[in-house]
Amino acid sequence: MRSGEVKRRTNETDISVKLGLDGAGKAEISTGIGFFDHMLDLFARHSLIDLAVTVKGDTHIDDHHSVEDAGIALGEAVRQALGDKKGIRRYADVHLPMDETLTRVAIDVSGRPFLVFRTSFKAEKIGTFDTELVREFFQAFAMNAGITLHVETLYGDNAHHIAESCFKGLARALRHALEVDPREGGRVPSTKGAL
Ligand SMILES: O=P(O)(O)OC[C@@H](O)[C@@H](O)c1cnc[nH]1
Repeated sequence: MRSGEVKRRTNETDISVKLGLDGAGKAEISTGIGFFDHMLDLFARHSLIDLAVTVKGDTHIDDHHSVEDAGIALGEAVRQALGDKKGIRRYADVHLPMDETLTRVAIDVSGRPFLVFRTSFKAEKIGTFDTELVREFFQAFAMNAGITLHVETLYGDNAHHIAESCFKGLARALRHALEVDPREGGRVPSTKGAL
């Protein structure tokens, strides 16, 4: 099992992430933020990554540090679990429908972190969750996982559906991009021989 474990402690957050890339999507999530727990739960389920995440953060201020730092730690754990990336599929893309919403997610496990995020929300909050934190999570995750990540919501209205389509789309694209492809024969999927 390709696994990763990251512990991140600052003056703002205390985070533990443990994951297995070749799992069944088992999730043990506790961030202190209800909607974010829901997003990480479905991220695990749809990526088939076994995921345990605990976040203790300074939510008396707001949820920003908790969500961003969770993205940093999760990205770091994925990069750790990937190791030399030998045999992986590398590229994947998905159109993820959720009711009236359609979001496209495309991934390149490139080692060159980059985020294109073309999703906007009419609502500022989903429950108590600030919708602007979806982008913060994706930015932190992409930068620390070392992936090129493109997210665009082609159309949608409901903020819950839009956010959920982004997290599910990331999960489904990762599931495919990180899978070991037997046709790669254990090689690094790059003509330069390294990623
Ligand atoms: O995996 P499903 O799409 O069947 O469940 C959606 C689920 O996340 C539920 O919380 C939801 C339904 N509409 C918005 N959210």
